[in-house]
Amino acid sequence: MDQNAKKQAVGRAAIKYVEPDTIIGVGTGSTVNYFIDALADIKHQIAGAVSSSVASTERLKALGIDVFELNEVDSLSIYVDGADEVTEHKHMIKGGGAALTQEKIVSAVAKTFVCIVDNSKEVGVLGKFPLPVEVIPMARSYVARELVKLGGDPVYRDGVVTDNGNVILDVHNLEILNPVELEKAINNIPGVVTNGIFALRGADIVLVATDDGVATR
Ligand SMILES: O=C(CO)[C@H](O)[C@H](O)COP(=O)(O)O
Repeated sequence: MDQNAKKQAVGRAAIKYVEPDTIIGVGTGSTVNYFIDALADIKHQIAGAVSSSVASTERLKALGIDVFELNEVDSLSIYVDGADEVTEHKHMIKGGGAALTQEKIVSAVAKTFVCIVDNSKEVGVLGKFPLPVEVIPMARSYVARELVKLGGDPVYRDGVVTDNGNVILDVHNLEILNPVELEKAINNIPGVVTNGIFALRGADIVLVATDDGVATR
């Protein structure tokens, strides 16, 4: 099975976690796009969605699904999103699509985080995928120097402006042995908006598409 077929399979598999008559959180990326497409088939059974990006909002609306602002809702039953890397502890690196800040906020509100990936994303230790860090533009050079002190090699993602008007530094060559501590340490650098380690609040359920079908971790 090729990677796109796996993404489609796992996107569809997440539908069974959607609770009727609730508002659900929706992430960003090519895997989630398959989830959104499958969601369209049951759109009359849900109360609507909160999205983590302009791109997902547009896709949801185009399929006739109501999209709410996060400030309009008190709770989300689930949050469904992809990841760039995920470990057996359900810690993740996210933000390949530059939507990490909204993803962290929307997932924090949800009762259950369902992570959907193909098996190429499963790793023993996080860090091979460059860690995205969203930074206030004026703090870019300072934050980069601080990230070097933490052992990484930050690279400015040229030409990318996040939905919040900020920039992204992708931190290479990190071996993230303690994701919770590194997530906190990077978030403590003035000028950092969010970093792409999702360990303080990891996933609750990880669905992994393999050649043999979709496994639940
Ligand atoms: O964190 C993300 C976007 O910010 C995505 O979930 C992550 O990059 C995975 O994307 P894809 O499903 O396209 O492989």
